[in-house]
Amino acid sequence: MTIKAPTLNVGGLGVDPLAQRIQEKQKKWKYKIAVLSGKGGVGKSTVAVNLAAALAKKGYFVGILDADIHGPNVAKMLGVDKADVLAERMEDGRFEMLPPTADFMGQVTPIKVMSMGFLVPEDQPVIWRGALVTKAIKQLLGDTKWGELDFMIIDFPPGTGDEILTVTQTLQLDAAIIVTTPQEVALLDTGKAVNMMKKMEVPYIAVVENMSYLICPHCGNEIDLFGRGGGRKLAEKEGVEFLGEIPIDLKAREASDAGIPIVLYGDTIAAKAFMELAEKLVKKLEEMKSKKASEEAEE
Ligand SMILES: Nc1ncnc2c1ncn2[C@@H]1O[C@H](COP(=O)(O)OP(=O)(O)OP(=O)(O)O)[C@@H](O)[C@H]1O
Repeated sequence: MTIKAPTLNVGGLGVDPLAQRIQEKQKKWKYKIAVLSGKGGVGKSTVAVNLAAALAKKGYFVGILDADIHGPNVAKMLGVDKADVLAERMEDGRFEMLPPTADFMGQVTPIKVMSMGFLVPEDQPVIWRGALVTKAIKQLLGDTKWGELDFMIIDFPPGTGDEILTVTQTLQLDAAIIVTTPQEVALLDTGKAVNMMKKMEVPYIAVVENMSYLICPHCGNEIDLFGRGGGRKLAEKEGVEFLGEIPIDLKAREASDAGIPIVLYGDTIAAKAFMELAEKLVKKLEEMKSKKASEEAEE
């Protein structure tokens, strides 16, 4: 079954102003990228945050939405979890939230961050189900003053839940990055996430294998702690791209506690791997965009 993005009802009864605002806003975002995982704890948020930081380090304007409503930790990973969210009154009388920014003392172009974590106390769980979660994600997208962006990165909740389907139907995603670890259990669920994105007809689907290997701090040898290569094999089997391997970085916890992405924390192999990942992604998306433009020009 193929699920098509819904056509927007732009007039009369049944109009959804929030969906309409998202449609308007996303015209100003050059590339919309979802970061997903079949299973929790595989490093999805780590990949989303480091991708955002790597792109911003290259000078791109980046926004990141933490759509992981039940476990929002993007803001913490970017060191802006204590930031106040201000609001601005729009011409139509509505208020829009102004996303806090992270620029790491000018090392990167300011990354705009929006997360449920800003709106609920840190120690309070969000005990909502499907429809409410979907509404909250849509509001974070549609009621935030994002402005012009080169990349909008959305860190989705783990799994293949309804919320992801509904939000993906509202957004015309350019790419879906599916994060996995090399273990069999993770790979099984990763296959499901890949297939969900295929059904949503996302033009570019890629797998990233996180925690692929560990570099021994003593001898420098690579140790395949959880096995290695499963992500690449899965991507080949599903006919999607394999975007790269990220090693286990022993400085990751330190970096995370300091609220600094690995890619900006030090000159490690993982930092280099994240930079390469971002470069590969940009190249691929630019190629796809120019191919599409020349096809449209021929028609
Ligand atoms: N390459 C890595 N090297 C070392 N530690 C890592 C790496 N990737 C992620 N981690 C650590 O693993 C933990 C889980 O990562 P993260 O929160 O990004 O996973 P997640 O898939 O987003 O989890 P959730 O399902 O809870 O949203 C974090 O403590 C993070 O610092």
